[in-house]
Amino acid sequence: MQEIRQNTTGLAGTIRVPSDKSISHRALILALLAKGTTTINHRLISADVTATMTAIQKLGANVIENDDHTITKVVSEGRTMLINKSQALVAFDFANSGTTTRLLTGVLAGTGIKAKITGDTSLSTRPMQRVIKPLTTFGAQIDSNNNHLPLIINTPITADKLLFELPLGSAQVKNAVLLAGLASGKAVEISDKFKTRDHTERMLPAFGGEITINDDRITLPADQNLVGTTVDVPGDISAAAFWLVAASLVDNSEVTLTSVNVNPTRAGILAVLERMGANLSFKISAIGKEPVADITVKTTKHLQATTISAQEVPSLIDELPIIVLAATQATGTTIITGASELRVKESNRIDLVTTELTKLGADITATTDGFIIKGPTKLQVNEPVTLNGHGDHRLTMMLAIAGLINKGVVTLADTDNVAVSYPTFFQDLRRLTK
Ligand SMILES: O=C(O)C1=C[C@@H](OP(=O)(O)O)[C@@H](O)[C@H](O)C1
Ligand SMILES: C=C(OP(=O)(O)O)C(=O)O
Repeated sequence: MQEIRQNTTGLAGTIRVPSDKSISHRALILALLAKGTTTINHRLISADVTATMTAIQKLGANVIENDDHTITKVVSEGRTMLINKSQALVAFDFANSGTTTRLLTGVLAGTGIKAKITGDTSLSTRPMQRVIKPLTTFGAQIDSNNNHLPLIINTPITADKLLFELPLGSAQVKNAVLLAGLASGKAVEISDKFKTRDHTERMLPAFGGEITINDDRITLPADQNLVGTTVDVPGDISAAAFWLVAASLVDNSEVTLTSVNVNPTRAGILAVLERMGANLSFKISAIGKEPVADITVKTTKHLQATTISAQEVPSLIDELPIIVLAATQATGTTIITGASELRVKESNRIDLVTTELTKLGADITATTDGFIIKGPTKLQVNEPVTLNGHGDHRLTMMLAIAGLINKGVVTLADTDNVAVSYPTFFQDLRRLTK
């Protein structure tokens, strides 16, 4: 339980938000597949990334870290070690992490390690057919509980070439196939018309990997043997998103977020906030092959409603809960469509964002694939309100920001789940609100 402090005099300060979750997962997995030592600087320290790190250790990588986890050294014998592994069943518990599950299912189906994958209650309700189908089409034999966890990976893929047209805008599915190809040594050709996040593609050449990208088509040759390298992980725009919106909405705010990853396949929220009239300025640089920015955000007096449709959704999927909060404070009707994926994240984010913000007086209609939000609404109710993150880290953090701009008394239940992606969220909240 956390009581949320209202009537802050404004958010102020400079912070480096936690490191990117997607890049941290990928760096650890490619380090497992690579021979030699990979040094990962500033991986995200969070429960989801722990799930991936524990898994690569179970698969034979040796992980050594300094005390504050800012330098992670992964020593691995590479993919051939995995292919030659014994036939005893290996059990994995991936807790709350969809990315760990989908990406490592690809790796495991590529190597032929017999594995059983379980997770927490939330992960156990999430659809796995999206990775089971392509991997079984390529010859793997995978059992599941009606396309949900637990998964049992029995035998590996057998196809010579993994030809795949991505049927939905999911980077996790794209990566399951791409990593199955890398782990097995099979050639890969994927078409991704959704332009899902491309961190693996950007990172791969540093590991000595060969990859060709032509418009929507991603091609990898067979039999690649990756070698260890150094990966520097920038800040996570999905974490920065909470402060971008909070500082836009709270009077007298000015916050600078340093080294935020602004890869165009991830940075959709920036275009949305700019369309809405937010006051953002950027100092652009790069970390490895990823563009980054120091972003300064100041209070915006008048936000305007906007429209978000399917094409933009993959670039801001995890930011939609906080974008909905911004829309409740914007003038006009914001319409979000093409986002039915939100129903199968850590929670049903369409229904629960609507239910929880409605408790504060927001005018939101949940639709099958998005939201209709009428604004501005005051977010003020007379009785004390308890908001509930329903075990979903992004919902919890969004509701904490909603509590901050609300004028009544708000208590937030179920807050420990921020550890999934942003363990220091409440510390940063206190720091920025003084
Ligand atoms: O590939 C990734 O690292 C992720 C992809 C997205 O999921 P989908 O690919 O299922 O949309 C996103 O929601 C998740 O937080 C991380
Ligand atoms: C959906 C998310 O993560 P995952 O799919 O890895 O559980 C998220 O972080 O919002």
